Amino acid sequence: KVYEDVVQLPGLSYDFVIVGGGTAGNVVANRLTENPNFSVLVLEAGVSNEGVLDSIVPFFVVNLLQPSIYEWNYTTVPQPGLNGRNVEIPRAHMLGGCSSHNGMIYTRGSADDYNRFAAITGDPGWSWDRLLPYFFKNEKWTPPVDHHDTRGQFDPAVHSNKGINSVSLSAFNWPIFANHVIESTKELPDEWPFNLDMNSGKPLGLGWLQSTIGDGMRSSSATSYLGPEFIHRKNLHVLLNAQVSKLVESSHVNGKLTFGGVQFAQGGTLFYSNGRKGDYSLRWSPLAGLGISSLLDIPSVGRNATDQPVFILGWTVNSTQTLDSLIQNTTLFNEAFAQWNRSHTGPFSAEGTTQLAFFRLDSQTLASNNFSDPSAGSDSPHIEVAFSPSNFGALPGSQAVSVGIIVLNPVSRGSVTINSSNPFDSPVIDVGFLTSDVDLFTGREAIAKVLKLFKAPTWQDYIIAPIGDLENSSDDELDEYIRNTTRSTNHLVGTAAMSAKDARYGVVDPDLQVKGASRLRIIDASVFPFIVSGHTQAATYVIAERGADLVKEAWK
Ligand SMILES: Cc1cc2nc3c(=O)[nH]c(=O)nc-3n(C[C@H](O)[C@H](O)[C@H](O)COP(=O)(O)OP(=O)(O)OC[C@H]3O[C@@H](n4cnc5c(N)ncnc54)[C@H](O)[C@@H]3O)c2cc1C
Repeated sequence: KVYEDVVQLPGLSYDFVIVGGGTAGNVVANRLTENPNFSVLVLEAGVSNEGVLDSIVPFFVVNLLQPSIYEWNYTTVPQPGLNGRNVEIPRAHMLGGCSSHNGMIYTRGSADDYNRFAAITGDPGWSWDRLLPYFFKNEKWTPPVDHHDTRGQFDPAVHSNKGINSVSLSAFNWPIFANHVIESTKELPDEWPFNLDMNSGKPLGLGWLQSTIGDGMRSSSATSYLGPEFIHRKNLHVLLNAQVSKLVESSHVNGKLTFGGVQFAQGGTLFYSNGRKGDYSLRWSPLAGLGISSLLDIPSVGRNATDQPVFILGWTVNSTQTLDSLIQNTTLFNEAFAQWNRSHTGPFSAEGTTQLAFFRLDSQTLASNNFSDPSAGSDSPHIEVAFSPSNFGALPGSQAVSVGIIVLNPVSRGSVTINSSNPFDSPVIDVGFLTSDVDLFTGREAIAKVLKLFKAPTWQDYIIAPIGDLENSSDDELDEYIRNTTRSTNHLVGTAAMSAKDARYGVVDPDLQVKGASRLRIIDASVFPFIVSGHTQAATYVIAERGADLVKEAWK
């Protein structure tokens, strides 16, 4: 059951306390409570996702990224690599965490990414082959709500319809634009090959978008893992508006630091949860300094912060079938909303991206520029291109299309630290964007490649003009464009990275236990040792699915 007020909770003694009812937290809560002998309390700082229209209607996602009660409202410190700009780091402050307000794009990354996880942690359990069953436990492949013929748009062999979280092809594809994109793969098959399914472990190529959408509505960890068939379990309690501020009752058991519960705040009052036995998941770890005494010496906490820079290229086009016409025309907008209300179909049933492409930089070009390959392996992309029939109102009144260019394996690293002893103050977030030359180089190479794509004959009568003259720009001018327009893909990971059991760096062991502690695990996106070469929610779900199994195994 979900509770809003601590006084409604039946008790404050649980076997497991999960800090944060986010993407990963709700997976762990669901899987642990499959065992009726385990009692679980999820403490979520944010508010309910119930009835929040902007979280339900896929097209409305952008509305959620404004400052509001649904947001932690974080920004980075000034970024030297972005000419001193700060960038926004949205994080959801609601049940479901970022799965309740993310872009819903479903990409697993490459098999190489997970094989690198396995190699670096020394645990083959993190390899692609061993994780595939967990992808299948998570994914409930769902036909798109318009029931269009999906043959040739995905490979059923790499999907599962037995999981919990809905994944589907878009039900609305902006056909004029999307057809030009697909036509380009036929006209430029060597440089831009078609990939039937980017979630097969081999993402290279261009293919149709898959999203965490079911029946024309967002599927989040709150709507799926805490869905009606699970939330009434007697052993599963979720408390909203409860921000955890401290781990308490520390003691040493068998030489390892153990905690007896957590302290959390609701409505200005502090409460304590005391487990009889169990694990506790922790998010922001307090660092030494600022008068806070450190119980565990783990210098890697908050380091290795990794996020993927993204910037946009746009073109004005000779077509009114674009998102801009929909956003700027009240009649069309109202019609689309009425259609969604009637049948959950139409443009509002999708989030506006039509296809994605993944490609590698040429190894010789990398080597001749003295860069080593930052990717996880030869089937792993360096760059993602996201296609959208919109320039998101950047040129009001014009019809435009755009691509988002994402540097998938940034070498730049940042940190997440604190500068206050008040646990309710915001952390200091530095994503370190474009502080490594190879990241900027990757961006430049991607621009050149994308400009060639839009030269394919199919675009000739469709494109009017590029927005900005990047084609005739020098490398220095391209660098300035990238530095001045880059923002976050919102894929911040890695600040509590897993490493091998005997490694002298890292925060958690391969079984996700905090190093030097017992009964304390971190199960969320912060444990990625490297970012995967795609969007991060599928990897987070899979880490949580396996993490839950590791906990169950330890307590059976
Ligand atoms: C705007 C945006 C768009 C994105 N788009 C995509 C996309 O299209 N595709 C994709 O694959 N990935 C996307 N991502 C990334 C992806 O959603 C995240 O990587 C993933 O959801 C992270 O999951 P998590 O469980 O680690 O954290 P979260 O889902 O953020 O969960 C953390 C939860 O913990 C709560 N919490 C934090 N501190 C405390 C505390 N002290 N006490 C109690 N509760 C606390 C938070 O309120 C939150 O609910 C996007 C992210 C954002 C923000």
